[in-house]
Amino acid sequence: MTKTLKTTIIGAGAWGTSLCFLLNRAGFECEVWSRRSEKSLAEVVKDADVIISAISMKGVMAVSQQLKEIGLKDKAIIVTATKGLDFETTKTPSQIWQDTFPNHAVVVLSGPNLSKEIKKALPAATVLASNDTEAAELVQSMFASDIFRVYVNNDPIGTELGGTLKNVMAIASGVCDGLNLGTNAKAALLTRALPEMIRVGTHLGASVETFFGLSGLGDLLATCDSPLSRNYQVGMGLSQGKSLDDILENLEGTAEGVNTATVLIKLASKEKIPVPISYQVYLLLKGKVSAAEAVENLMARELKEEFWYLEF
Ligand SMILES: NC(=O)C1=CN([C@@H]2O[C@H](COP(=O)(O)OP(=O)(O)OC[C@H]3O[C@@H](n4cnc5c(N)ncnc54)[C@H](OP(=O)(O)O)[C@@H]3O)[C@@H](O)[C@H]2O)C=CC1
Ligand SMILES: O=C(CO)COP(=O)(O)O
Repeated sequence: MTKTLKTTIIGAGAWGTSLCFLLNRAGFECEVWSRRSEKSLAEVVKDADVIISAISMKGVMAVSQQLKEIGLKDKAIIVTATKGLDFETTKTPSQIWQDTFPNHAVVVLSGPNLSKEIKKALPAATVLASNDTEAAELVQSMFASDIFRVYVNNDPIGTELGGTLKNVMAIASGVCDGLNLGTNAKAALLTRALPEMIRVGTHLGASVETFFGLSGLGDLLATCDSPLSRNYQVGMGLSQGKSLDDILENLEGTAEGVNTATVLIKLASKEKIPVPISYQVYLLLKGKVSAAEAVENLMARELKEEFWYLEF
C-alpha cells in the first residue's frame, strides 16, 4: 500500500485536525485547510488524490461549489465526515458531494468518534461507506491503525444519517441527564430513539441494519452518554434554563443537532414520518416548550405497540 497518496483535509476544526492526527498515526501525511489558511483552496486540492471534508454543514454547499469551479484531479476520492442536513435542500453531505461530482467516488466516514478521545489516542472504531467499494477500502487502509479500527459498508446514506440523526437525540439525552430523570428514562429514550432514526433513514433509502452498527447505535450510545458531546451539552444547558443563544456562544465548536432538528422536522412533516422525540427537541430549541414540558409531552403520547415501526 503506497503511503504517497496526496491527501487534503478541508476544515481545521476539532474533527478535521483529529482526522489528520489519525492519518499521521497510520503513516500518511496530509494537509489541513481552512478559510484562515494562507494557501488558497485551489492550491491545496490541486493534485490531491483524496479530499476529506470535515467542515460544518453550513459550509458544505458553498465549498462543494467552489471546488466544482476549481476542478479536482481525475479519480480523486471525496471523503465526507460532516454530520448534518442542508438547510435549504434537506440533502445529506454525501448527496451534495455526489451531485456536485457525479464522476468521483464519494465515501462517508462516520462512527462513535468524539474528537477529544481520538486526540488522546484512545482506541475507537468507525465506518467508511460508499457505493464504490474499492474507494472505501482504499480509505479504510489509510485510516486503519493501532488506535483506529475501520469497517466498510455499502450504505453511505444510512451511515451518515446515523451520525446526523443521533445529534438531535444527544440534545434530548443532555436534557434527560440535566433534569436527573434517571437510568430508566435514559434507557427508554435511547431505545426509542433508534427506531425513530430507522424510520427516517429507511424512508430516505437507508438499510435498517446500518442503524444497528457503529454509525447508528454505536454513535447514539457514544454521543448520548458523553459530556464531551457538544450536542449533549446543548441539551444539558437547556435543561438548566439557559437560552440557546447563550449556550451556543459558550460552546466549543459546532453542535449540528440544532440545525438538524429544524431540517428534520421540515422533512418529517412533509413526508409524514413520525419523529416524536426529535419534535420535542425542536420545540424546546425554538423556545415553544420547557424541558420539563417536553418530557411531559413524550410521556402523554397515545399508547401503541412496541414494534409498529417495523411495518414502515
Ligand atoms: N468533533 C467531533 O467529535 C466530530 C465532529 N464531526 C462532524 O464534523 C463536522 C465539523 O465538526 P467540528 O470540527 O467538531 O466543528 P468545529 O466547529 O470545530 O469546526 C468547523 C470547521 O468547519 C469550517 N466551516 C464552517 N463553516 C464553513 C463555511 N461556511 N465554509 C468553509 N468552512 C466552514 C470551519 O472553518 P473556519 O475554521 O474557517 O471557521 C472549521 O474548520 C460537523 O459536522 C460535526 O458533526 C464528526 C465526528 C466527530
Ligand atoms: O459526532 C460526534 C461523535 O461521534 C461528536 O458529537 P458532538 O458533535 O455532539 O460533539
